[in-house]
Amino acid sequence: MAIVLGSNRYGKAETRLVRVTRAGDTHALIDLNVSVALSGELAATHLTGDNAGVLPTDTMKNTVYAFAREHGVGSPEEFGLLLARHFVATQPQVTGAVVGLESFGWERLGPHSFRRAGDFVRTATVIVSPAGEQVVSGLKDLVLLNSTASEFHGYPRDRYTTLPETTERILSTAVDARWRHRSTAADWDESFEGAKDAMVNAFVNTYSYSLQQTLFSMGSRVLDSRSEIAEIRLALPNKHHYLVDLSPFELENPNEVFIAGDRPYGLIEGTVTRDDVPPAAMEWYL
Ligand SMILES: O=c1[nH]c(=O)c2[nH]c(=O)[nH]c2[nH]1
Repeated sequence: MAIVLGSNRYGKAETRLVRVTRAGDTHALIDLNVSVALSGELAATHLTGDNAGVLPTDTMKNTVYAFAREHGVGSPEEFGLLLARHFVATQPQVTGAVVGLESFGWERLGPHSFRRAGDFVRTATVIVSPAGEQVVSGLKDLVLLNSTASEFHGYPRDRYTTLPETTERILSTAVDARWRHRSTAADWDESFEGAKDAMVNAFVNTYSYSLQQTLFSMGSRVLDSRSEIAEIRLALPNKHHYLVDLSPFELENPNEVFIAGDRPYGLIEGTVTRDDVPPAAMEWYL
């Protein structure tokens, strides 16, 4: 029996970068959380402490800030590609780079004033590896709610089942979605807005018999309307809303007063894909 080093990577996680672009009196703001993970011929440092191939994570952080100044930032996908390609191109022992980005939105209040837009976080993951390059866009924490047009019934019952069947309930979720692009060139901002709008429209317009059905509807609407997207993965927590029993107070509750549940929550996860795209060349659900 031998003990061997398995897969490994390392990098600087969560470098927070704010970039102000000053075009005269009108400023623009980009606010990112950037994580870099490099892999390659990095066994020596683990086995003997030989750091000859270990570009310091401190350097990765510095590169993020220096690139923001030298190249500007643009979309998260573009900035991620720039960084990932740089590390693989300039460090011979590095064969793979994953750059994960979270982009926080700011709404304009004036030429140089902004208000943090708190409703969702845009994400991007760029992977450069021996198998090729992959761009994954996404969003998380987009909270949606339909106050009707949702039913849940027809499920199996066993001795532990207490859930009443319903033809009228609240359906709410916090969308966590990631989608794989066919290519590494796209109008990333336009593509993101289109994918987000498609998901939201599908949520609004689907009469739902299960959150699973809504998930497939959201995913297929994205693929229907965005030819540049190959595949989408969704994780949808079911943010349960429980009807409050007001009968002790001799009050009816015709679906008006709810407890917003916190945990536990149902978690519905699924991939919606096309039957004519090649499978991803590398794992991207990182
Ligand atoms: O849309 C739903 N899907 C489920 O799988 C499920 N399970 C559950 O208890 N409530 C719900 N709702």
